[in-house]
Amino acid sequence: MSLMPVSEALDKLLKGVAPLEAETVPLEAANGRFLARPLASTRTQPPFAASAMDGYAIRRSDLTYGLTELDVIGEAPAGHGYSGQVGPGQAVRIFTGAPVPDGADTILIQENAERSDGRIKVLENPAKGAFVRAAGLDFSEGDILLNPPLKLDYRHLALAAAMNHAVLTVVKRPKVAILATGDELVRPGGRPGPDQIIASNHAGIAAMVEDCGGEPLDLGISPDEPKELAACVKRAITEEADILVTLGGASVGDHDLVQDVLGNEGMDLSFWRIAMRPGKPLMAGRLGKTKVLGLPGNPVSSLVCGLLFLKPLIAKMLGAPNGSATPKEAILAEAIGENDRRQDYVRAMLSEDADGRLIAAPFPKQDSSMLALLAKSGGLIVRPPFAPAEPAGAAVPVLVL
Ligand SMILES: Nc1nc2c(c(=O)[nH]1)N[C@H]1C(S)=C(S)[C@@H](COP(=O)(O)OP(=O)(O)OC[C@H]3O[C@@H](n4cnc5c(N)ncnc54)[C@H](O)[C@@H]3O)O[C@H]1N2
Ligand code: MOO
Repeated sequence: MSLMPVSEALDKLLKGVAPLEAETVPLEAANGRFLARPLASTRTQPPFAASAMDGYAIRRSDLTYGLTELDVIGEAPAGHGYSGQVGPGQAVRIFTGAPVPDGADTILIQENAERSDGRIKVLENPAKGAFVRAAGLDFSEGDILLNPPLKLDYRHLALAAAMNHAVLTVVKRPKVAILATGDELVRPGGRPGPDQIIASNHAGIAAMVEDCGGEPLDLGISPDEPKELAACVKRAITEEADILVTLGGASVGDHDLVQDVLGNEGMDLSFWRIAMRPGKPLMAGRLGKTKVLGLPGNPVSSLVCGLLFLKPLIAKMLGAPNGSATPKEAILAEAIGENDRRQDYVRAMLSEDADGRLIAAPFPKQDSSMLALLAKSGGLIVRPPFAPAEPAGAAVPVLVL
């Protein structure tokens, strides 16, 4: 049986995938979304020369010419500039954020002034221009300050707000329909019969979809029954899912119906069966406009395939640069045997040694049903096909989880 290399399968999956269309959302709803277009400022910030301190707006030349006392002629709190002119020998009481009045060029902080009867005594001379923020110090109207590809975070949203944008144009979130299959499955919180288990893959894949900017759509659990499975698949199409993820039923057993049902619905199969462990029965195709990704049922296989294939697919639909994690170099804590033809993703405990180097200790048992082991794994050691045995101390690539 021929198995497709991981990199070839990923290339096939991503080929021709373009970013989804743009939509506008309120600023408050844009956290974590991907910016669709360059964003220019509608404002100059600060829009005027502003005081950076509480104190007095003065003419620095007055002090150069020997004055040590100035008349306080008015006040400028933030939001209310002083409308007059500061003349020789004069000062204006000013507060942080207020416009520096005409005629003044320097802020004397209040700690360095002694006030009495409408006058101030200068205790320490400031440098010329001290504590004045020039207009446009931060940015100017028309400046393009945010550019795609960009996942908007708190810093970008604060900046967009300062640029006076109340709505942002972002890439539509890929809608990912998630369908679990199997008579043995019961939803979390349900009451499993004696031969049943709790469906866990859905929760993990939905969280992964959200993490990388997609919108999960729960299609529930279909029994191993072609008609019911077909009805669920049809729902994904009606709901205009960008991606349909099926969980389980991808292998060769008599009750692994997913591929047949999808085929009957008109799926164009791209690939099936990959040279990887876990995740051999991974399948991909296209059903109309919907990309289909058939993840294997074993929980660790499902999640590892999600990480390696679903995340990059969502990233590409969002116009994000690269959804594939870059492996880091780690030192093997113990020897590891030679690999067979499947690229292996070995669950490992990660730690740091005294020199700050990453240390990877593979778990001795690697069954693809062992979720508890995955949950405590810090990373996956990537072992290419036919990799030779490696001694303790060898450097290996690790995908940090
Ligand atoms: N004769 C062969 N048998 C199997 C092969 C093979 O090549 N020849 N491949 C094995 C490999 S590798 C994998 S991986 C599994 C995957 O098979 P399926 O994708 O068809 O998955 P199922 O049979 O439906 O389930 C496998 C396993 O996972 C449990 N499961 C399924 N869905 C969920 C879920 N949503 N949450 C939690 N657990 C789930 C299911 O109960 C099974 O225990 O096939 C091997 N067999
Ligand atoms: O590929 Mo399966 O995922 O080895 O258990």
